[in-house]
Amino acid sequence: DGAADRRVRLSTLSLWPRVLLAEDFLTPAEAELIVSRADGHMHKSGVSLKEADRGKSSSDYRTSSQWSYPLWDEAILPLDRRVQQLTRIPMTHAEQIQVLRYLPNEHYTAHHDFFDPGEYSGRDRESGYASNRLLTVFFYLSEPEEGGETGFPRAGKLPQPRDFLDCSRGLAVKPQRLAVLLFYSMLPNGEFDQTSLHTGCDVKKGVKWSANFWF
Ligand SMILES: O=C(O)CCC(=O)C(=O)O
Ligand SMILES: [Fe+2]
Repeated sequence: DGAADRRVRLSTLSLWPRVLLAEDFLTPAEAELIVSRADGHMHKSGVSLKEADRGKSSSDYRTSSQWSYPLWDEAILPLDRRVQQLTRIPMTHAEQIQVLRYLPNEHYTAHHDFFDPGEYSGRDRESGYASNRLLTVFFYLSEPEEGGETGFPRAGKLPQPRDFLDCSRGLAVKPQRLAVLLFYSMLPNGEFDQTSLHTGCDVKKGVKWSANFWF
């Protein structure tokens, strides 16, 4: 389909945390396919609650909807292959593709994609020790008319924010249809990168379709 030998231009948006953008990485057909497969299956997102947040409702943090796209689906194998070439991480280290939809006023408050096992209990804690998230490859499948940026409030090593929905500080990446955002949650030495804190900023107008491809 011509996609296999596409050139990719990677722009570095931030070094702390490591954030890179590949414009036009997805083909229009791939973006349409992922959205159309997911549409109709979307259900409200949750989050794993930390021990300190026990009793709170996960829906306060994350108000979007989601659906898991089977990674080994025939139709997206060429895309899987290109993501593998781009990241140089074998596909066997990837999770299912998590498709997200944000309607107006929906968001995901600032969080890390890594799990610090010490902050969780039970099964979440065990899985955090068994494996963890190193890199997020984030697909922008649509462009909301307003809002919906991916915010990095600690970009450039800014201190921890007070307001976990404030997208006015640090770096805010505007969703660009077909672009792919890459950001690392761990440092090369395996330590967590605390500056990788990020936010799915409030969508103000339109719909934001996106997807997480986690390694
Ligand atoms: O919606 C975004 O821009 C970020 C979403 C996110 O961080 C996540 O789903 O873990
Ligand atoms: Fe995230």
